Amino acid sequence: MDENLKKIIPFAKKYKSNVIWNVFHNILYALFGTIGMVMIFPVLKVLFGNEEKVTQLPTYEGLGSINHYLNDTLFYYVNYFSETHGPNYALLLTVSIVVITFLFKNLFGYLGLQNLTKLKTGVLRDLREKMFKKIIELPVPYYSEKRKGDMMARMLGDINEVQNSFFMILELIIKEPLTIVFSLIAMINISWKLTLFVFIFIPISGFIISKIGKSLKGKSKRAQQENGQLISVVEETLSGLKVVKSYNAENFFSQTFNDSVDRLYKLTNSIGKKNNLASPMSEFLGIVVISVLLFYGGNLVLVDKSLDGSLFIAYIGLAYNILTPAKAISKASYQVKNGLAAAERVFEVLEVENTITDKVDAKEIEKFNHEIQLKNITFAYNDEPVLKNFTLTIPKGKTVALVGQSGSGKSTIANLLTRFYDVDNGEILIDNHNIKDVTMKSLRGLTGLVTQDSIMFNGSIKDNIRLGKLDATDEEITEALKIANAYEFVKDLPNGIETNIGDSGNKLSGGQKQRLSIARAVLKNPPIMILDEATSALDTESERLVQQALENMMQNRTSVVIAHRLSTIQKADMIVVMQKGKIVEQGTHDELLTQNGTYSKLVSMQSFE
Ligand SMILES: Nc1ncnc2c1ncn2[C@@H]1O[C@H](COP(=O)(O)OP(=O)(O)OP(=O)(O)O)[C@@H](O)[C@H]1O
Repeated sequence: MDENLKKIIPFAKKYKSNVIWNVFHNILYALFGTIGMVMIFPVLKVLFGNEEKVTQLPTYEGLGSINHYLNDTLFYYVNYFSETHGPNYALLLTVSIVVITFLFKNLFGYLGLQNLTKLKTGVLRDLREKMFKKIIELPVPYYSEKRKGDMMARMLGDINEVQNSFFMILELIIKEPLTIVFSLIAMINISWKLTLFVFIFIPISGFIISKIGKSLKGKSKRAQQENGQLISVVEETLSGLKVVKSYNAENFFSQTFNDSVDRLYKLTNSIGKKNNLASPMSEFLGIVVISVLLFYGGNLVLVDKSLDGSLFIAYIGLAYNILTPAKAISKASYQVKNGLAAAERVFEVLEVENTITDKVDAKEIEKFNHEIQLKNITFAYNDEPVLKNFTLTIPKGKTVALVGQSGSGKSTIANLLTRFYDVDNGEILIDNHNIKDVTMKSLRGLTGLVTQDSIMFNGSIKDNIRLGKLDATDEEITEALKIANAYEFVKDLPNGIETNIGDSGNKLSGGQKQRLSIARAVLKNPPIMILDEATSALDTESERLVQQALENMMQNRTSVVIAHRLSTIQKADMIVVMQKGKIVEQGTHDELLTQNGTYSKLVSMQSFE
């Protein structure tokens, strides 16, 4: 069995009852479909006036002769109605039986589909939930390599593909094959000689159809990858729209997009070519068989006279009954191939091993009492170490400013303290607990993060602020906004804290966003604050407001600040000057100035970025 097929089974298990009902209804669907076709035979008999004259109600003599029993019972009533009410009543009886059987066939078909839909949508929902959970659980490093658009394509497109085409498999293994089997049984009953032709034909056509579908899965996979590429281009273009426009780069992005669309066009055409071939091919093959049957069977009727004419027409009806499911099977088998390719991409993500996880016996730490220690840390994103034997102690209640040239490893420290990445060597201890031994939830509960680019979500100010404390009251939110110096602009907004701030908060100014992200951290009220000070210059007034907000926030807290502003640095209890992943100087502003080393050079150049 295909690997991906095996993996999807556990997802369907939850909907076992739907699967069972689907199978049950499909069995009845196939059965009534076949009976319906057989029931045409008495209609024809009555129509041609050569119905069997059964004058006595037969007695049931066991399953072995059930065929005769049912046949004789039917013709007994046909006779009875014909004689008592006239032949049109006999016709009405037989036609009614056909209608009723087809009614049942379709009723069961409908019920089967209902259960299939519940199964499909249920698995779709579960897969989406599981995938989203995985996406947010996966550690930050995973996304340095991956494109967001590709992830979105897997999350939305591929999962859809799985639901749309993959569950065809149920039809493929139950509904249609059963229709074929029941029809074949009825056909063998009518004439085994004729049915022999059909048996020869099935493997031949199966072979032809599978030959065509062979390369389909590979192509489908390539098309889905290309789809990911396409969504990535749209996503990147939209999020960088200002740059795209101001650099007149519309053509460049359009070209990248068009190239991708073009590749997708070629791939889907080539997939379509094969998919489109499925139905006509099987229909033609089917008609060839029916023609052979017509010719050979016609001979049996006309020349040989060994086959009843009406029975032969019913037989051809049954043969046609095989054709539709055969067509459906060949089409579904192609779609299942697309579904398998999509499932592979979905499971690729679901099966990624999370490299940063809680240990089984990880402890909860609820309080921060003494100090954070970074002991002899070495860390590399790839091969080149970014931090080398880095050692630093941050006592409780102090503000430590990290300064140094761009690329010296300041943000990396923040990444390691929050366990977005794990250290390669050495250890980070909070009150002597290695952060690898505590739960990530409790570690992150102790820390607040204010990033350089204030990350906002589309929603109200309230929604954005209360991320760190979902049950916060409006009063608490207002209080946090006040501490963050943000209330003065929020209160003037038309809907106050309920005002929508647009995509990524783009209805607000840079300084306003910064103050909101400070308010978010203030509301969470963690004992340790990790702050990546924004480098983007604000006007003096805005700068003053943000600065004051930061100072308010850092009061009575332990803070690690990746500092870019001299005013922040001057007020820090300790300044750590970094160069190429190492500490070159350490001390207060005044101490470092008197040393006249790297720090004093940075101060004189005013360059902390
Ligand atoms: N996700 C990443 N994958 C690979 N290398 C990275 C990654 N993030 C940062 N680096 C590299 O690590 C080094 C240190 O980066 P870091 O962001 O810590 O510097 P920084 O001192 O904070 O710089 P800046 O002040 O410009 O933000 C840089 O050389 C950078 O190229």
